[in-house]
Amino acid sequence: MITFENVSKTYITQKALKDINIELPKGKIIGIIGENGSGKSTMLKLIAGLIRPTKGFVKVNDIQTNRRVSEIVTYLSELDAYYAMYTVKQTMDFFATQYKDFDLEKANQIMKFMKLEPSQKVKNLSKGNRGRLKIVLSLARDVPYIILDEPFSGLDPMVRESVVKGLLSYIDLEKQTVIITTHEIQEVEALLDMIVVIRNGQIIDTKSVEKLHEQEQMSVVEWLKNVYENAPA
Ligand SMILES: Nc1ncnc2c1ncn2[C@@H]1O[C@H](COP(=O)(O)OP(=O)(O)OP(=O)(O)O)[C@@H](O)[C@H]1O
Repeated sequence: MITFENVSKTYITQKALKDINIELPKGKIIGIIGENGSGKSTMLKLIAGLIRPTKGFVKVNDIQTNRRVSEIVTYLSELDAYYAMYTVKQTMDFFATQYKDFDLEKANQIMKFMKLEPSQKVKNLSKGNRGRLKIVLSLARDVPYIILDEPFSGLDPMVRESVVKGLLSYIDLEKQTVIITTHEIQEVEALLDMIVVIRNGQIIDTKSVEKLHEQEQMSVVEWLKNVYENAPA
């Protein structure tokens, strides 16, 4: 379980998160949804231990997030941070040397599913294919927490839905929990168990997607419209 206890984060003068309290359960795929600048990436970076809260605590499996969580958390960043001169295969091999939980066989499977060419150099990959490589590298780690910041943003809308569905087969929800931010809500709706809505650094609502579909017979997009209409700006 991931816990935010009275968490605030201020970057110099910019308040990104304001007194957040939430528990994110294990074994679920949880979407953090919100407008640009609402604080989504900040939440993910705090979980991954890349930044520290200004106030409060973030805990992953009761471990306060700091460097140690890199062993149990994989983080797909919005940014590309790979060696341009490496090929796809060399990049995967390099990751295998950096993380003892990196499953090279699984990486190869996902790489094939993503239709990536192992001999292609990273610098020659299209933006979409760099996005695919990031997904390969994140999902190939055998860790309990997978944190994905905008993983589908560079993907062609035509393939996005099939990629999203295919990815499910590489996630083991018996052992893994996925936290994802995305603006492509419709495409990931089938994937999500729970939604957390964030606005201006505060959580304004949470919802079980199953309950939403079964009890309220509403899509996530319809529900979000209601949430935004009724929330203070
Ligand atoms: N390193 C930083 N230094 C200063 N301000 C920052 C920094 N990172 C984020 N911010 C600010 O904190 C706020 C929240 O940013 P964050 O990146 O968490 O939002 P987001 O919801 O992920 O946005 P987007 O959907 O555009 O990626 C924004 O106002 C942003 O400008």
